[in-house]
Amino acid sequence: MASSLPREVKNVLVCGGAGYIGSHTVLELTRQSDSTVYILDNLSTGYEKTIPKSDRVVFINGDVSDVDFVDREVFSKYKIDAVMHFCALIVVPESVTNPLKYYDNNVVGTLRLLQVMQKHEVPYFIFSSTAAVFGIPETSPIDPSAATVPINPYGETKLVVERMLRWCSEAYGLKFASLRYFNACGADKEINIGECHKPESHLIPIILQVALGQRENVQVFGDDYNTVDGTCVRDYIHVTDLATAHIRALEYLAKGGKSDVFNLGSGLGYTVKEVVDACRKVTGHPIPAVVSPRRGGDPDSLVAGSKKAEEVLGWTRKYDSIEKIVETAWRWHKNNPHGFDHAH
Ligand SMILES: NC(=O)c1ccc[n+]([C@@H]2O[C@H](COP(=O)([O-])OP(=O)(O)OC[C@H]3O[C@@H](n4cnc5c(N)ncnc54)[C@H](O)[C@@H]3O)[C@@H](O)[C@H]2O)c1
Ligand SMILES: O=c1ccn([C@@H]2O[C@H](COP(=O)(O)OP(=O)(O)O[C@H]3O[C@H](CO)[C@H](O)[C@H](O)[C@H]3O)[C@@H](O)[C@H]2O)c(=O)[nH]1
Repeated sequence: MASSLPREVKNVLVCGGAGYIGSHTVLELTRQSDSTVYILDNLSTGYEKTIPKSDRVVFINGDVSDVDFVDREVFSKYKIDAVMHFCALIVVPESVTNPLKYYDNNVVGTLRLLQVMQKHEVPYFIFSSTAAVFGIPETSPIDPSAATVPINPYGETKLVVERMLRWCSEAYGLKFASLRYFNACGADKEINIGECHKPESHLIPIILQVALGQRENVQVFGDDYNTVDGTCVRDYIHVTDLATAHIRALEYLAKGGKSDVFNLGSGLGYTVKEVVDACRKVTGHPIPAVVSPRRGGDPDSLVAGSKKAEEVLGWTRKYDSIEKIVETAWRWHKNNPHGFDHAH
């Protein structure tokens, strides 16, 4: 298909491109652009099986924080025009018990990557940020300009990078977009890639594991929140729509747009119980749910105000209902009940 990216963006480096959101973005880059895609990933939580077999996709197995390796094997070898950076450790409770591990990978790793990029004068950087930068928000939907007060080290590491990017932009002219995803979910509707975190902590895959007979029930963490049915409200956004937002953001920067932060969500909030119901409908399985104590650090409600991304980036979503999103996730989980372990 004709590229939506300006012609000068020939080579895009996707760091963390073997992970869940990164692999879907690699796929969309092969579909929606003519660029060559370089993937840098240490496979710590990603899977080589996600990487498309294509002349336009090159995989480099390595760590973003290994400056010499990244300089030699990536930026000196290929003329990279833009970087999309998905690498991170993402388990919130682990970040609370081991914050230095998170600062090391998420902050120091990104700093090292930016240093090599600066040396090679790479102009564009798209960063995977998160709704966790907001902590417990005071407004809903959350505007990107809302106060950022993270309540765990994971969110804090992402905010540190967002701030670092602002200063790099002022000092070195780096053009960046920080994309704050809300709850990423779903799977590509055609290709055999999907969500496979180990251990899995995310709601939708856990519910679908019940439908697969791998768990007896889903625990609903708390039903005394200040929401319609007492369970937490989240904004579930399809991973392919997130992937497309990265391409829109790069297009925007390459056409002269100014560095900025954007929220990416659907603008719709669903309670945990509503998500369980949607999964029951899609799978036809009764999916027993057991109310359990609250999980630490869960805000009542997180719903994205994504107008800015729509208006400034021209971002549109293909998936507008939780059922449609769950259908894509269910297709992946049914075909790959053990994730990538036995996937072809
Ligand atoms: N999954 C969500 O709901 C969600 C929500 C908001 C933000 N995010 C952010 O999106 C990004 C991707 O998340 P995901 O769910 O795809 O996670 P993931 O674990 O599937 O992907 C991360 C990828 O980065 C790689 N990686 C990690 N550290 C690395 C390093 N030092 N060097 C090289 N490769 C490294 C991993 O091997 C993996 O392939 C993360 O930055 C995360 O913080 C995710
Ligand atoms: O077994 C479970 C798992 C989750 N939940 C609930 O379901 C909701 C969604 O939980 P997830 O763990 O799927 O997602 P989070 O909202 O906690 O976090 C996700 O979105 C955040 C941004 O909002 C961060 O970026 C984070 O990395 C990403 O995992 C929460 O209310 C959680 O308490 C349950 O009730 N039972």
